[in-house]
Amino acid sequence: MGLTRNWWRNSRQKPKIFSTCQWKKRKRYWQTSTEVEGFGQAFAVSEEQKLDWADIFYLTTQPKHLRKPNLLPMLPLPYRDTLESYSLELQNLAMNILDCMSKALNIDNGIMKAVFENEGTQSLRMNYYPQCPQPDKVIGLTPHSDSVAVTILLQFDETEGLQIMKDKKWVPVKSLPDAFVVNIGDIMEILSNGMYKSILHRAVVDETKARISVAAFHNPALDKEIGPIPDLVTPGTPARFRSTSMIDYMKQLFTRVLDGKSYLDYMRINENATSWN
Ligand SMILES: O=C(O)CCC(=O)C(=O)O
Ligand SMILES: [Fe+2]
Repeated sequence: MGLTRNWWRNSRQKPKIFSTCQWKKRKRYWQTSTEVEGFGQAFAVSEEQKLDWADIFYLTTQPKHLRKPNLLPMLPLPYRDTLESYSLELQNLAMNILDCMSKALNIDNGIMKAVFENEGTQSLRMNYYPQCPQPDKVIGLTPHSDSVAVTILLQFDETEGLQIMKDKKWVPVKSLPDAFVVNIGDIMEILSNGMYKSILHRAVVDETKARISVAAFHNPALDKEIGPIPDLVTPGTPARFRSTSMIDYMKQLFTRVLDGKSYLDYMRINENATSWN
């Protein structure tokens, strides 16, 4: 993917929003008490909460009419154009990934298309983890699963930080040049009725080196209902999750602190309480 290679290699295109010389300009993109988009902290919902050792810049990129007028449209050039093309390329890549998943799930690919195409949403989160003199005393990003369907993650440089939970252990994910990490999120676990499992992950920080990552989150269109795809619900594989509207799902999400896979558990049907005849 040519674009990504160039974007990656050209350090001038690194998310400038984080460089200290831009500190004053950041203020114009700041999050507010009612707005999660912009520059600030991930999932900060209370004054008492312990914050992660990271700054983030979070913004909706697709569809265009959902963009906040003070964010992407106001970013300086050429950064704005780069983000624009990056967003489109990743949207296409996400559709290809969803196509492959449909094949693996043995369902008609029109089903995923109907849920994600046209008004499917994409948001980008740029994460900046400064170096920390005592890295084991802090966490870069709290253990969580992404609430979305599919995340395509770009890691800058070779500084490692991403870890996934595998066999009850944290396993580092190598940062490979010119490679993405694709994370399955909670919505994919719901849509696939548990066939795909969302991955619990976290980010740790380094003692001497800062690290930047860019997560592109892909979700169904906001007017869609999410729940297990009917073709995947059978007498042998009853629905494992409740259905809800995308709007309600998102509303609930941003009132919660980030806490492992707790939101998915909230969506889960209590299997013992359900009888399937
Ligand atoms: O920085 C990373 O590698 C992880 C980022 C992440 O998990 C997220 O933005 O949801
Ligand atoms: Fe994540």
